[in-house]
Amino acid sequence: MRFDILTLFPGMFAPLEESILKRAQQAGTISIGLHNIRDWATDRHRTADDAPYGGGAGMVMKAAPLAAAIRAVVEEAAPPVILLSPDGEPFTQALASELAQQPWLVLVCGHYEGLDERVRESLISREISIGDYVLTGGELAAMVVVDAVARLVPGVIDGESIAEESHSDGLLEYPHYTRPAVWEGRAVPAILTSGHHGEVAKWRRRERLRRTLVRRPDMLRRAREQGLLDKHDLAYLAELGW
Ligand SMILES: NC(=O)c1ccc(N[C@@H]2CC[C@@H](O)C2)nc1
Repeated sequence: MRFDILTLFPGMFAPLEESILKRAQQAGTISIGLHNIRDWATDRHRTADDAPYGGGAGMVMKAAPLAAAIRAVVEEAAPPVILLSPDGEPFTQALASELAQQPWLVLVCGHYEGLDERVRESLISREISIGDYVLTGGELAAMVVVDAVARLVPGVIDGESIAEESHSDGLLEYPHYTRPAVWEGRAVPAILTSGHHGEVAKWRRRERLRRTLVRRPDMLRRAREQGLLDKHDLAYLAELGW
């Protein structure tokens, strides 16, 4: 899977070179291209932003440099061109799964007060928000999207752990333990060292249900509506008083 990121601050993406995504890039499973929008600013001062028409505080990103950058990356193809923005559709695990089916994503990171509307209208195909808050730029949001999507690409991390993780199938995760068996007087639940794999799976499923009930009852209701809870789940939840 290919990601191309357009930004005024390519250096902000250095951490992706250190993360699990580094190995995936080396393995060729994913590729991340970084493009500095300012490289397409043609004037002597390489201006990528300007004062807003109508007055007001802050600066607006100019349409021409950004449009030239997008067109240079996209060329004749038509990959989704996604703007990270507080006005975008909410980014969720479901949306991450949807985007992970794409062979290529182009992510546009704005700065200042945002983009000139005319480049938004003509070249941005989708807007995504990682949450209802405003950041100084789209870069951190882009890193969140790249991380959450890339990890779903086959081969980036081991496929097993994706199956039962939080939000992937409507429930939160089960608790994790590793050595030592007792740590500061706290023992690992005996079932996990019993060797009964069927019982372990049942315990883990029940823990996911119980934790989702306690922490995110909204998710549990949605899981029920979506038919993600089987009769054993519902019987256990009834025992818990749900
Ligand atoms: N919640 C989010 O995903 C988000 C994304 C971008 C952002 N800020 C940039 C700066 C200018 C404009 O392009 C948008 N803030 C919040």
